[in-house]
Amino acid sequence: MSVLDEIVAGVREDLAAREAATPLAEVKAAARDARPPLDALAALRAPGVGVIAEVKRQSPSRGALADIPDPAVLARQYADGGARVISVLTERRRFGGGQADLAAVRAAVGVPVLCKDFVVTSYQVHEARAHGADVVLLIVAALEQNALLGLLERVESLGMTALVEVHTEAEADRALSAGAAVIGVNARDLTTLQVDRSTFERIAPGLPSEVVKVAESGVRGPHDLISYAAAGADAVLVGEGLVTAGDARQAVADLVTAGAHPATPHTPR
Ligand SMILES: O=C(O)c1ccccc1NCC(=O)[C@H](O)[C@H](O)COP(=O)(O)O
Repeated sequence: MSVLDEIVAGVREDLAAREAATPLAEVKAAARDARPPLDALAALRAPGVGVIAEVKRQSPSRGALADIPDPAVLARQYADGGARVISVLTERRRFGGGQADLAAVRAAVGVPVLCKDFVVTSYQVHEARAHGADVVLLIVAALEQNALLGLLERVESLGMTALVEVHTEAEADRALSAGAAVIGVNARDLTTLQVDRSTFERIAPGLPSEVVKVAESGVRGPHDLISYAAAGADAVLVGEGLVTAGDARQAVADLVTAGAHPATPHTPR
């Protein structure tokens, strides 16, 4: 069983328990009552290379990364540093997150918030909205095409933005044919968990200019953002490099500064 399959199996088990405790109708009602979503697409389309800063406690590849007793505190530091979007890893078993983290971050900051999870059912989309998400991650490798289409439509019907994650050219084609407006190329191979930043350089040039391109994983400092910018990134998604920084606000601010004037400007394709 691949790491992704293992994670998704755990997510489905956890989901069954949550669905038993809180029926879909209740979650839908909470989603309807939640504060309207913020326009993440506009935030990501602003000039310069945006920073999506991630609340990440642990991961399958690295184990424990950071003790984050209050994700709201960290999220405020990210927002103060100039993050355009805050990503919250809500998967419980392998990443140590939860929907409560999402709600805490949503209440603490005024920038869009991304629910970063392994979303396989529309229940999770409503749940993310109910907890204040403005953006929802959809991982192409975890979804059949019909499921991807259905979930993308559901995310957009609730006024949110989908960040559609790909690892290969074939997955990028599937994301485009589903109508994704924001595509994340994740440099972390889901089989080996190795990070290869050249994955973005390989896939991004094949994406249309109007698609927002997010480079995910492997940013350890401004130099990595600058390389991704040169390869056409509109935004970078950064977890480990920020949660392990001594000063999270400053670490984000350094990336934001690099993203405002990347040394090698990227030309639209
Ligand atoms: O981080 C992992 O080990 C991981 C393993 C399996 C699936 C997903 C995984 N990470 C999720 C992410 O996409 C990253 O948290 C995100 O891109 C930030 O990456 P990084 O800056 O390298 O922490």
